[in-house]
Amino acid sequence: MALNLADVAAAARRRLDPVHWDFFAGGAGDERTLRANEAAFARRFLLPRVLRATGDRDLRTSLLGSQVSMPVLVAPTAFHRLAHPDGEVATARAAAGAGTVMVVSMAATRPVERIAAAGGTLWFQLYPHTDLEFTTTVVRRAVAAGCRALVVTVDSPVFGRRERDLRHGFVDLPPGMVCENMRDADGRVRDIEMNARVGWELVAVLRRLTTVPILLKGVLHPEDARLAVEHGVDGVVVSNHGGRQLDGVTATLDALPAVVAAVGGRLPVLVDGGLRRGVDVLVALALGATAVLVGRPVLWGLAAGGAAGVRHVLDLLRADLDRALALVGAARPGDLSADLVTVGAPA
Ligand SMILES: Cc1cc2nc3c(=O)[nH]c(=O)nc-3n(C[C@H](O)[C@H](O)[C@H](O)COP(=O)(O)O)c2cc1C
Ligand SMILES: O=C(O)C(=O)c1ccccc1
Repeated sequence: MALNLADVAAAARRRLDPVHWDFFAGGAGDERTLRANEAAFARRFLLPRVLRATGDRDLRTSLLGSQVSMPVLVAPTAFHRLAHPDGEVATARAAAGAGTVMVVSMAATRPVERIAAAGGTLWFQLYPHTDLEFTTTVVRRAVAAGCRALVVTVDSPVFGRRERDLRHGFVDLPPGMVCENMRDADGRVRDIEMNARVGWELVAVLRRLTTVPILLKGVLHPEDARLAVEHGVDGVVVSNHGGRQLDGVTATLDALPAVVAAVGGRLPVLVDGGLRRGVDVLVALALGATAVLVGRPVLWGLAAGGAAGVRHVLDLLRADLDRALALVGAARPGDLSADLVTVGAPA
């Protein structure tokens, strides 16, 4: 049995086609940012409080109208059928069982209606396409299927350069797999488009399309966090796309405090990138995140054991976070504060 997420990753690696392992595991350029995300957590140490009589911990969190059993969500990741034949349906079943939100990628390989049939709370991730009519079709479909928020990825005006994929010549899904939610009004499957022409007017455009909460994913600069508040978005996700877009971008944990300060409590601030332990979740929450998302660990669980594998990953993180909370003297995520975190040399 896998004792931690590194064990799950090792099991996934044994099962996956090396080309697909590299697609999931890899990052842009020299992968400095990919490594920096995890390294940033390794530099943080804790200064626990004692005799806090926490009793049983309560990990429940409310996020933009969605209730979660813990502040750990499933990040949107492409192509789950490369990891397991059930694809996103298995991931959704696990997220539902664990009582958390799955953010369905626009590049999902199962139809959002079938993913929704798994029963849990879904949010939908959107790459803002230049074709507004197409964007409208996709958003309406996702919301009709039951998705409760829109997570708009804003760190991808162009595709990052992923050299592992270039070396393998991995460019497209195998025959029989498509991005099922990329169908236009005529039923044709469109390609995912990266849009370098879109600006802040996007927020108002999306607001007119839907009433569900809108989050911007990929905010790192505090000035953009301020602009996000000004434009009336409902939440931001501090993310560098798991180091897959611009190599050399700061670790997300290092960007988090300034974004939290800029937002000043006006919106929930989520963060993803490099979280592999409950303590990592605790550190992110202590530095001001409302919740975190995990990307690759979910894919490793899916490859290693389908829905049960993903569930195991989420359960490991929950147990680990619960224990860490008790050991720093916090009864609930809201009791955490930045004074519990110090910076030191990585162990
Ligand atoms: C294989 C893979 C595919 C991804 N696909 C998407 C995507 O379709 N849309 C998106 O907004 N982010 C995508 N991401 C980024 C994740 O949402 C998330 O930001 C990142 O994986 C978090 O870092 P972690 O993997 O270290 O947890 C992808 C990441 C990976 C690893
Ligand atoms: O966003 C990604 O990281 C990603 O890998 C991807 C791949 C194909 C389509 C959309 C996203």
